[in-house]
Amino acid sequence: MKTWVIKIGGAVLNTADAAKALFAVLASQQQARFVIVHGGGALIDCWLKDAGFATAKHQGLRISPKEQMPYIVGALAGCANKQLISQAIVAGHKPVGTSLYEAGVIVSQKLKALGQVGQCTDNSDSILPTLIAQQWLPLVSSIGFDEKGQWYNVNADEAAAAIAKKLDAELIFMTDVEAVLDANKQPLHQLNTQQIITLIEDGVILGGMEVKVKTSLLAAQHLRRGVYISSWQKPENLIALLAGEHVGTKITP
Ligand SMILES: Nc1ncnc2c1ncn2[C@@H]1O[C@H](COP(=O)(O)OP(=O)(O)O)[C@@H](O)[C@H]1O
Ligand SMILES: CC(=O)N[C@@H](CCC(=O)OP(=O)(O)O)C(=O)O
Repeated sequence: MKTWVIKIGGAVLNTADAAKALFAVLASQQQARFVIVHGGGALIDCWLKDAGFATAKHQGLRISPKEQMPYIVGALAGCANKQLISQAIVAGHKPVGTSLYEAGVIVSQKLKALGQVGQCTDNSDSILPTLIAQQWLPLVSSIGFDEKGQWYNVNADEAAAAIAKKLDAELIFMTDVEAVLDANKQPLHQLNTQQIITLIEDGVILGGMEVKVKTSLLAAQHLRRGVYISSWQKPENLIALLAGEHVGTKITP
């Protein structure tokens, strides 16, 4: 049975019932297993602002000082994760919330200057195969831990790619745009290494999309298959992707 890792951008939480509609699609698919990895960048922005913190990003990654981590963890592994659990229950699933640690991905510090930003490194034992075999729907937040138990904020796209590698699964990124767009805002149906380099150099792909595209490319190379970027705004896109149709942007190795 095929396993799919589906990453859902955190902006989904700002649209009522959008996640529920995606979960309903998954509930109708009996011949596949799913792991959801979710973001929550917009919610973290709100929580940090309410707590009086300034926040900044470096190449799409949030600089995460230690003193901000309780708010980041609370927003991502707490509030965002549990809001999605609610919507998954309503759609008929048996969801279970985890962090990267339980999913079997150990994290280390990416760069001192970024504080507690983590990168996915070693794999360890994962609870995911057991959970999906028992028809649980894992909802994984991108909070991770190292072997000393320190917590880290991992970009959710990188988290999803690490889990897809671990499970040798299909990988789909559901974001808030229908596809990667070219300089004229037209959807790009397929992207390879050279096109990606050029579009980033030209400033056409930037911010969160730069992280997503680079992460997709590394994942596609490792998995030796295409990785898709599509929109959570249209649940029918997910139905088509699961049926093997080409929707959004396909990143090829
Ligand atoms: N070339 C591009 N094509 C599409 N979106 C782009 C592009 N460059 C930058 N973006 C931005 O990237 C955003 C998606 O990345 P991000 O906000 O990190 O999504 P998510 O939260 O789903 O991971 C889009 O909403 C858009 O503002
Ligand atoms: C290190 C880093 O940047 N972490 C991200 C984690 C959340 C995320 O990736 O959320 P989206 O998928 O909604 O963008 C952040 O703090 O925003």
